[in-house]
Amino acid sequence: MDSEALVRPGVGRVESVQALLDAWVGAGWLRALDRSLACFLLDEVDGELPPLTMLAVALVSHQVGRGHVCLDLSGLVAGRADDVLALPPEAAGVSDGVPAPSSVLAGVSEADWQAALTAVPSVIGTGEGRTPLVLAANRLYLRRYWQYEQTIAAGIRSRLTPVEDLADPEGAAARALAATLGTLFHTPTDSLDWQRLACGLAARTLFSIITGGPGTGKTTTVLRLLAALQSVEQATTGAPGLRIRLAAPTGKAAARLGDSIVGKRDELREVGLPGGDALVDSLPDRVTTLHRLLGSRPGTRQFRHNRDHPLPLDVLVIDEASMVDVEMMACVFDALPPSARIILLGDKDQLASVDAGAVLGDLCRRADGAHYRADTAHWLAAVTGQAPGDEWLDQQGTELDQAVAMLRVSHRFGADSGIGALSQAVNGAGLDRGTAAPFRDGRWPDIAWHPVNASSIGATLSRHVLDGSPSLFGRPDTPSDAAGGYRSYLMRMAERPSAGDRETLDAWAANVLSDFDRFQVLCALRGGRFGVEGLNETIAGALQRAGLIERTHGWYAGRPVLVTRNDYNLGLMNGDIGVTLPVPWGRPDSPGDVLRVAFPSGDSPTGVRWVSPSRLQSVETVYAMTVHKSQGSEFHHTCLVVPDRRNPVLTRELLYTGITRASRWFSLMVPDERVLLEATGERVMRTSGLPSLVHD
Ligand SMILES: Nc1ncnc2c1ncn2[C@@H]1O[C@H](COP(=O)(O)OP(=O)(O)OP(=O)(O)O)[C@@H](O)[C@H]1O
Repeated sequence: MDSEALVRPGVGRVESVQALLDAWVGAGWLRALDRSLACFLLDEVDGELPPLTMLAVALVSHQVGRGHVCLDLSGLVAGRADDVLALPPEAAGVSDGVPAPSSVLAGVSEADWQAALTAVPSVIGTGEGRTPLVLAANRLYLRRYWQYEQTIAAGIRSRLTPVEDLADPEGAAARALAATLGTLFHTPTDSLDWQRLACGLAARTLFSIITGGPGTGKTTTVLRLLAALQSVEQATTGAPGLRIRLAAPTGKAAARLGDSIVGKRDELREVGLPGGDALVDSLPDRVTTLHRLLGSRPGTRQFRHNRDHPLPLDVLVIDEASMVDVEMMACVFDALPPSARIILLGDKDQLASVDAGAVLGDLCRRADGAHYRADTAHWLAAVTGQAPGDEWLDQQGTELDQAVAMLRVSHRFGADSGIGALSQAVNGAGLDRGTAAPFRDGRWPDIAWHPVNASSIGATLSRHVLDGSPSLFGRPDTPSDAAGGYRSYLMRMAERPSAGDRETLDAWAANVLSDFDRFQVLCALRGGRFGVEGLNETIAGALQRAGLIERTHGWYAGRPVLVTRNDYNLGLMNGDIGVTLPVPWGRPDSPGDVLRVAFPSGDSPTGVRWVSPSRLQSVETVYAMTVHKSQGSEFHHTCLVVPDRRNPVLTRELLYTGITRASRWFSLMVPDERVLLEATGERVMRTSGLPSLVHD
């Protein structure tokens, strides 16, 4: 089929599109779902759909399946269609006789698209209404996704006007804010403290974002911000009575924030805040998942909390916001009371959410340059004592720019940190052979670079996963087993205490879980030798040969598992990790050990909960996990296995996210250095209308 058949009237045109979609689905280029949607809409209008419109329906569905929120029509002209649609997909490759989109669409102009997409107003509308699709400028949406963006944009825009009580720097509320920030921060007047500035910015409007790389102090800052907000509340109402909730997209991320918050709350007690212990006590010490916060209802996309039944809170903080997809973010805004404040925390440079959208990235596109206006800068100087320099000022700055703070100093990775240097290099200009050399040649004490090939990866990884190859790291001050590996949690498992009471076993399991958390192999892909499946097999084999586990398949003592789907009955969330352990809880008729999976649990006083393997429906072995799944987690030692050939998922964001999961040691298995270097130049671009909706 050619473009003539798409845009010129003629017999059999729609049938040609159907044949084309059949061919694309048959070749594995599109999902059957994409074709079905187009055919369904064709039936709905009794076949009266222009062929180009029918094709567009299948393509927008395809794009949503790839994480885009909409189809950008301007990308389909000028021969760019193959790149924009990623067709043929690298995994499927070119198929004989299956035409590429660029050849099919060669003669189709933007005007042709516009004409076709406005021809059937019952199918494609331009805004509110009931049409299944929406055309906004040159973006085509499935209505659901258009609505998500509208809900988010409206929720943000309605919260960007500075809070009235704080507008006058001399007012009681602003003075209380200034006094608390003065107690919390002791910044020398000649240096700019981005954390202090972030507290001021985020207090000023009901919507704000605090973004920054690993260890830049996002959690530290938000806790201080919450203390400052409570002190303002106290100054205006007489009590620190704000109802504050902390949430994160996964159980793992929620648990991590929870651990961090508890220590930081105690630090605040030492500071001598104006409101004393009562003010610290008013800050939350528990973190929930977004699903639990909103009240998920099994079997439906709807939550218990929505605009008709809003969340009972005044302030909501969402950590790891880069993982939140456009649908979940829309549900959050839908359930937020109009007067409630929302603060997003996250690293804008990390991988976007698994499902469609890149909400945090979209909202932070201008964060590097700050773009604060003079009125913002004056207010900040008066209330926080921090005046952003001229390089951060821009009179054209948008309302949203005034609500975004970026923390720019890492307190975790100092100048001597290879992990910090590597993540910055990958995230900045990318790597070439020259700039990669210091990391490859062992000049950084916390980085080990293993050149491997298809035949040596098995042996190298098998050695590495036992103890983490401490001799390859050049840190003089670390004990020899510090780099860690999977041996340590399995040895701990083998040392089960003889006392069989529940408390002792829980404490033992908690130690096994925390040892398991120290080391993690990450990879980019699922299938193949360099993907989760192949690596899990290699690693399990190595552990079995070392006598650390008895079997490599089925359920066995020591098997670590990752939950891959939320299970509300069991209270387990996608991303939760447990370890299978032998416990002496056999029934009277068959005494002895049975296997139970121990999961970390914030709800249990011992921090552990046990689940029978037979109840776990959606789990997989997790010696290796994808970088996507590792978001929101952090490990002492992370080992990233790079695939041996290029793949669209291998991007700068993926590498950056993988590297920054490591807090002390990072090792890299590199089968082909060119693949790694090229990946640092590949960016994830997700099409969405959110930036223009919130910045205009
Ligand atoms: N201004 C500061 N001065 C010194 N140390 C700091 C400062 N801010 C934060 N830290 C320390 O840096 C470490 C990281 O801080 P924090 O956990 O707040 O960062 P984060 O950005 O939330 O980290 P993550 O990447 O884990 O999300 C902590 O040990 C914290 O105590």
